[in-house]
Amino acid sequence: MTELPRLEVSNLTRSFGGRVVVNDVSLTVMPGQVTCLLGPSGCGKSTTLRLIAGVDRPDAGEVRMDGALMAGGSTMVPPEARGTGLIFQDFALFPHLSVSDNVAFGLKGTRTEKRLRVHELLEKVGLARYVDTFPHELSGGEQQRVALARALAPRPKIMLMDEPFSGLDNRLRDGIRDETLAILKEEGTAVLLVTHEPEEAMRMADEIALMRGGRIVQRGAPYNIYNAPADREAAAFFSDINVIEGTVQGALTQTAFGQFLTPGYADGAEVEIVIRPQHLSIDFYRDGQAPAPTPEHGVWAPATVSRARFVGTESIVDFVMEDASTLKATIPNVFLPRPGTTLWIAIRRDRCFVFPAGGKSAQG
Ligand SMILES: Nc1ncnc2c1ncn2[C@@H]1O[C@H](COP(=O)(O)OP(=O)(O)OP(=O)(O)O)[C@@H](O)[C@H]1O
Repeated sequence: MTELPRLEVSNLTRSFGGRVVVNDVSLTVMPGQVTCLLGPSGCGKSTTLRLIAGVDRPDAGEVRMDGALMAGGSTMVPPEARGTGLIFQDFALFPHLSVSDNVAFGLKGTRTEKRLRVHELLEKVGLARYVDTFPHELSGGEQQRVALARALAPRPKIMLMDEPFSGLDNRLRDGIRDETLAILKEEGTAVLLVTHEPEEAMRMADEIALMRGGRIVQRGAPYNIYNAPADREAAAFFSDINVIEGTVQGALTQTAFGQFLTPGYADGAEVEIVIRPQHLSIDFYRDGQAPAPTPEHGVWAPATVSRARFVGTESIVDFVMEDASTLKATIPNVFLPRPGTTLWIAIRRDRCFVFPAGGKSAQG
């Protein structure tokens, strides 16, 4: 028997004042899975989350949890009856309640049952000694953990999280992110996490749903989204990119790095060959003799260094090509050639993405 998605969102749409903010959004989250809704500010992530939580009503589309309709048509199950936990950026703890009362807030059952569950959760988040403490006496990281304990206390089937870590400083964030993920996995909760940070999504997600302008433009495992982006913007969302422009002739595109196969494009079509800076290779310019072309790298092209910087674990080197176009390479460790130096560069053929000029995917 195939497992039902814990959360299934189909064709969700919501407009404000005639502007479509969430446009035909579909996604699923399986039990125990973390899906990240990733996209730039204003793309409609929070609105999508609010529609799923039930604090806002969709204009069209459906929200199902374990197959049961929560929103759609004339159905609108209220938020408290949906079995979802919510964690937002401002943890919104009740300031006048102690840590244990905050965690116990949404719990049903006898006093003893509640006390046991609160204790269990505070143990889990490492805050058992703070039962009688008030939120303002805790650090930001500790408050976030109380918020997590509170959201987990009623055993929600689905946890909806909106930028839950962005209020924390960098030092704290990685640790709390990993702890939170471990606890959610242990509880088997399905998680939908909203973030605008690709690194956070790559770190947390089993699946990423990449959102732009109210639409999901791509869904997949982090590795697949990174290595097979749907279009130029999707590629650029995860790292700097280089764009080499060309024109198709006879299903081939001529570049400084040799010919590229560009089947499926008509003669005269403008294409963009996109490559991430870490997939450029560099060789020294021994007497102007180019390294031999290889199937992996194609043809090497001469390039002049315009700038080189060391940024911690890698160096970023900017190049100007013979046709005055520019490229950027990242090299592990310290590599700081002087501006004006000529080097050979090549691009990893298997790491190039070809898109039609203008940013749309070949299929789209
Ligand atoms: N209740 C509302 N009334 C009118 N416009 C709204 C309402 N809620 C959201 N919007 C608009 O919808 C768009 C998407 O907002 P939303 O908060 O969903 O984006 P987001 O991707 O979560 O962005 P951010 O990461 O900045 O929170 C924004 O332009 C916002 O101004």
